[in-house]
Amino acid sequence: MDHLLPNFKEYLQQSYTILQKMPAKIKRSHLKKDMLFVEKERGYVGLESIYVSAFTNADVPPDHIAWKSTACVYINESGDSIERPKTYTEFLLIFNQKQELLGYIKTAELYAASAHAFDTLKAYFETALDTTNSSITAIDSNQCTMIWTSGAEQLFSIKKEEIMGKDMSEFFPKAMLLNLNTLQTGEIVQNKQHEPREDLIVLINARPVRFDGNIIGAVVSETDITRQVQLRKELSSANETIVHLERKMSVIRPELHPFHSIKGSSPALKMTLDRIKQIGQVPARVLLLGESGVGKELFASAIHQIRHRETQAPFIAVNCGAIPPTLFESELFGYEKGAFSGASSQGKKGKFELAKHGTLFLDEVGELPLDMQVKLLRVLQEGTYFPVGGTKEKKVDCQIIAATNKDLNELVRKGTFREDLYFRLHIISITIPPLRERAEDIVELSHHFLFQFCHTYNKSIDAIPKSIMLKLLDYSWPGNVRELKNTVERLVVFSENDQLRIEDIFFSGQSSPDPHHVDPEVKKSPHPQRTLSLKQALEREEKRLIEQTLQSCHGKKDETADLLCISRATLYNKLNKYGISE
Ligand SMILES: Nc1ncnc2c1ncn2[C@@H]1O[C@H](COP(=O)(O)OP(=O)(O)OP(=O)(O)O)[C@@H](O)[C@H]1O
Repeated sequence: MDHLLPNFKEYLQQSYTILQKMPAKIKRSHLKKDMLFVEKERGYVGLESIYVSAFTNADVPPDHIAWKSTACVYINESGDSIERPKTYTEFLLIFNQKQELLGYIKTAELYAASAHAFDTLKAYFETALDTTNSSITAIDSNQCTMIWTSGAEQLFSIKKEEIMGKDMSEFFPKAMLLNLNTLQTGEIVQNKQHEPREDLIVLINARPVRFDGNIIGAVVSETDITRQVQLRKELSSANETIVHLERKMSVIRPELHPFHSIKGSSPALKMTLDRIKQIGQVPARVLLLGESGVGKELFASAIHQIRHRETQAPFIAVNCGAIPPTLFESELFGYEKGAFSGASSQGKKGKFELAKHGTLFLDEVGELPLDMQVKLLRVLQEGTYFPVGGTKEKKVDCQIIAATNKDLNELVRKGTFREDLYFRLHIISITIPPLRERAEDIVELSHHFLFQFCHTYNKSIDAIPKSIMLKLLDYSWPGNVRELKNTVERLVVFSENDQLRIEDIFFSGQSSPDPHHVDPEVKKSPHPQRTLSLKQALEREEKRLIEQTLQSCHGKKDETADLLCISRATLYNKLNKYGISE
């Protein structure tokens, strides 16, 4: 404000010097508390102004004073209190916050100065509005247009002179007028993405104009971000190409990127990666230990990539806990044609065969039932096996990396894991540290997943708000990186207007903060994540919303599209897609 009113401020400052000429008695002694009229919040920063009428030979009638006083004191030139004289000049006295008199202003001069200050401010205000490319519009309490910038003229192709002073709802459907809603509800809108036309995407901010405790209008600014959205799409497709090329590259030259998918730079992770690099140099059998979700499969794949840098050798992962006992042998060793009823007539290669010249990754090895442990042990000892129904012995020609989140020592002690198999697998072991022991990685990992899921769900979220990041950093992550990944995915899916929302964070062991976010059918399922994908859940919600809105609009498509802030064409597409009858 100070900067916008340079002349007025200067004027006020000049007025202080006049103080010397004031009658001495006007200072403090005449200004009893009940006579003072303190004008606060008039915009004189740091000053309180006190009005008093003082006698001189003057010409300003009392009715025309700038600010009405509740009490006046009339004094003569000597500063003595007198009855109201016929003519007098009015002054506004200026005090600082310590109630020390600083100066005075003749109210007549103040008029001119205020008008000048107002014009100055108006000139700045109008220039500022015309300088921005955004559209800025405002309505008063009667919905009449008060502000319509050149940005608005361009965006909506309506000239200022056509719309100024007119009811804005004559020009736009009411449902599309965000300022009307803000005028009525006082709602503040921040960075909301909106698509008023098929070819136009804008970012909207809206605020009510408050004065004397009432809402007297609303201001809306709209920035055309169509180009940015287009660029983001182009960037996203460029990223896709990069990811694709990276993948190709890692096949052709795996040694260039063995760790590219392992994110994080904590000392604990670096130490683990250093050990992985060492192990990658030798073909020894490896046992990866660590809690569930720490990334054991990623590390196994990195070891494989280092070891097979020159070739495109296969990396075959087997989840030992998920193979039904009856299929264990046929899955691992394969079978010959006609080996058993129901078997493919062609026969089938087992995982050992598929991993030939590469790596067989035995995940969850601690879950293997004892009888299968015996079969696995025999293969590891002898280095050969027979496919089911086959008579020709096959040689194990792959490297083995096993992993478990169980304490194998403890299982051996309990007798549920064979000691001899344990020693066969446990040549070299590495323990991947849990995420809580490398909290430094949370920031990098969460941004990595944010980027990944924005790409998957076509969202444009640049950052994780500080409040959310603090929550992520504060949590102990029993489900490790997998849980963090799921948490970020959830935040991205339920983000609104490309903003992550703190209320969408919920950690394992907590129930969802908002029951609407979890589909009841998903809740019923013992494996919720497998029953309904997030995409399906979102589509279901979209369908429900369209049906509901259509019903409340008595089937009127125009109104429905307006209420949902989508075009009629988009609405028809969606009605078609979801088979909603019209
Ligand atoms: N450092 C990391 N950088 C990027 N992604 C990671 C990292 N660590 C783990 N992940 C991701 O977290 C998820 C879980 O990892 P992974 O399946 O390798 O864990 P795990 O230790 O094998 O778990 P389990 O013991 O339950 O099989 C995967 O989606 C993986 O890509």
